[in-house]
This record gives sequence, C-alpha cells and structure tokens, in this order.
Amino acid sequence: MDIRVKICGLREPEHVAAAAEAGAAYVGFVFFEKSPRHIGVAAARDLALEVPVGVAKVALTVNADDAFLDQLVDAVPLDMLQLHGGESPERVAEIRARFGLPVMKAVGIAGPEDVAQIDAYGAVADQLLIDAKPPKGADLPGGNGLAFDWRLVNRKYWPCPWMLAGGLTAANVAEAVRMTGARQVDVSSGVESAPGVKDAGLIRDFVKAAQGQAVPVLR
Ligand SMILES: O=C(O)c1ccccc1N[C@@H]1O[C@H](COP(=O)(O)O)[C@@H](O)[C@H]1O
Repeated sequence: MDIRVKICGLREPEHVAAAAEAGAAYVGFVFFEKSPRHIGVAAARDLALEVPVGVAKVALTVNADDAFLDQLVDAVPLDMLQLHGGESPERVAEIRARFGLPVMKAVGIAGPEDVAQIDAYGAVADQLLIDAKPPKGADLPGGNGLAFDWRLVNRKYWPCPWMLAGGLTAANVAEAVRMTGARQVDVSSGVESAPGVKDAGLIRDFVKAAQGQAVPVLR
C-alpha cells in the first residue's frame, strides 16, 4: 500500500506542481499570521485553483473563529480543514457540522500523558494528525521541524485515519513509517531550504522516500 503524503505550507504554484507531480495526496495552506508559511485567503484561492483533481486541498487554521472560517470556506475551494490549535473536541464537532468539510485535528504529543487525549478527538474528527508538542514559548503550534518519540504511537489504534507529522525529512521518513505503522505522513520544514521557503527537489525527495517504503504488517 502506498503511503499518502501531505506537503504543508505551500505558497507558490511551482511547489504545488512539484508536490502533485511527485504523487502527494494532499497539499496544505497555512492560515496563521505568525507562520513564515502564512498565506492570505485571496492568494490561497488562486493557488487552490491550480491544484490538480485528485490532490486534496487542506486549510490549516489555529483556533479560528466562525467569521474567518466562513470567509475561508466561501472563497477557497477546499477538501479538508486542519485544526492545529487548542480546539476542544466540542469545537471540532461544531466546525465539522457547520462547515460541511472533513476535519483533521492535530494533536501535539511529547509523552505518554499526551497520547491519552487523542481518543477524545478520534471520536469527533474525520482524521487525526499526530505531531510533536511545540516547545514551551514557541511562536508556532506546529511547523517547528521537531520530531517526537515515535515509540509513543507504535501499535496504537484510533477509530479514524491518522497522519504522522513533526520533524519528518526524506532522511528519516522511512524509519518513522517503519516504527509507527503510519499510512499517511505530513511535512513542512523538512522540504524547505529556509523557514517558509519550499524546495521542489526536497519535495520530490520526500515523496519518493515516503512512498518507497514497504509498509510494516501490524498485528
Ligand atoms: O507549518 C506551519 O507554519 C504551522 C503553523 C501553525 C501550525 C502548524 C503548522 N504546521 C504543521 O505542523 C506540521 C509539522 O511541521 P514540521 O514538518 O515539523 O515543520 C506540518 O506538517 C504542518 O501540518
């Protein structure tokens, strides 16, 4: 089975094209002003219109309110909302019901105590994104190029599809897939030459490394 890859934080048509041509299943746009990958709604609409059919367009938001989500969903053709803030399970369910799009909830983990909270989100989200917990005082709740201890999610089961994120690169994604059994992976910093600057060659290398993997059999 192929590993499904999401390339997040795209802002340029050439990088959307590189991701799609390499075989990425998802592309992500970041709507968070503190991020070097932030994109405005109008620019995201233009970019989203260039995404080939079959590649899912994901909008990453952080504790967004309904007014912003209304504006976003009206303007940009999207396939999924990624909630990467401190949204409660109730808020995730509310957004899912109100906006009519599948919702992927990001959960940051650093230790076993964080893994336990994933269950509550697995019951209300369409997908889960398991990421490293940001360091205390970090400006960004994700996109920090930080990996977590993959053994924490080894042999875990959640009732919806999930994606592995956090510090992934072409050099480590094979090992990450082997250790976690993830069928989907998400990357941002690991395909950049500088914060917020994507690199088409690194995108190609990452997708190739992720998809070249034999998937471990989970028992
Ligand atoms: O990428 C960002 O700038 C970002 C900002 C705010 C929340 C989440 C963000 N990125 C997400 O975090 C994961 C992991 O990033 P990285 O590969 O470790 O840099 C990324 O895939 C995005 O979904």
